[in-house]
Amino acid sequence: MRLEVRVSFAYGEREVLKSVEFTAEMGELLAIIGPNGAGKSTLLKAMVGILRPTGSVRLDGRDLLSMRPPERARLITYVPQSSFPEFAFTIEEFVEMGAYATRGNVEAALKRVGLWERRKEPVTNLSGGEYQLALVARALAQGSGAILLDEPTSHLDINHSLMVMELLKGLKEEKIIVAVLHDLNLALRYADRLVLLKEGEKYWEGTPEELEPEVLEEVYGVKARIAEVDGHRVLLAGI
Ligand SMILES: Nc1ncnc2c1ncn2[C@@H]1O[C@H](COP(=O)(O)OP(=O)(O)OP(=O)(O)O)[C@@H](O)[C@H]1O
Repeated sequence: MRLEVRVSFAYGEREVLKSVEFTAEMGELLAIIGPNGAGKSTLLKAMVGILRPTGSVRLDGRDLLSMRPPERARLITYVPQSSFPEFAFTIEEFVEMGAYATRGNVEAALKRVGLWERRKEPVTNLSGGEYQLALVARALAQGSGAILLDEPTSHLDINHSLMVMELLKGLKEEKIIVAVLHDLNLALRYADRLVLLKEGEKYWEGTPEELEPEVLEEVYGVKARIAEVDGHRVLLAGI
């Protein structure tokens, strides 16, 4: 499976995405990175048709943007930045809430994220990290072939961040996974490919191994060094 993206978008007069073009394939985790305000969230919303960009988003050649929303929702799922639910659904009800969730999918999704045993508890019992896992389970229960996640590890401690990233790593063999990541070290460690946005444009694209500190300095405006620890590349910023 292959997702081909080429989109531009403006909020009124203000151009926020300028012909951003990239391809995401099944089997790889693609991370969208870039500074605050670069257009990362706008890009995900444009890709799922919450916003109406110009250009095209093709999943195996089919243009998602020209589909009616219900048809599109079967093919691609968006996980927004986490905000805690106000109502006390059970965890199971919460995961079932998506439009295309089936019983079997809900059970498989809850088991996948390790929340099956707790499914009868109110979702408000969950910690921030566990809630993020419930959000991923809800996306999985939709059964679509592509999942886009906006900062799935924001507000999570390092342990829960790793849990979420490991989960996404396990999913990439069966789905297209695109995640906006703020934590560049998580991106370096887990992403197979990085798309770096700056002021609404794709500034750089490549593998974590190809990323040079100079590129980060140009985009983020801080001194950056990349060290190697046990074969992993680690970013040190500001020193
Ligand atoms: N509803 C809106 N109306 C007008 N401008 C907006 C709107 N939403 C976002 N913007 C602007 O579009 C630009 C891109 O915002 P976006 O939220 O996509 O950036 P981001 O890269 O996700 O940032 P962050 O890392 O801070 O979440 C910003 O300059 C922002 O101010």
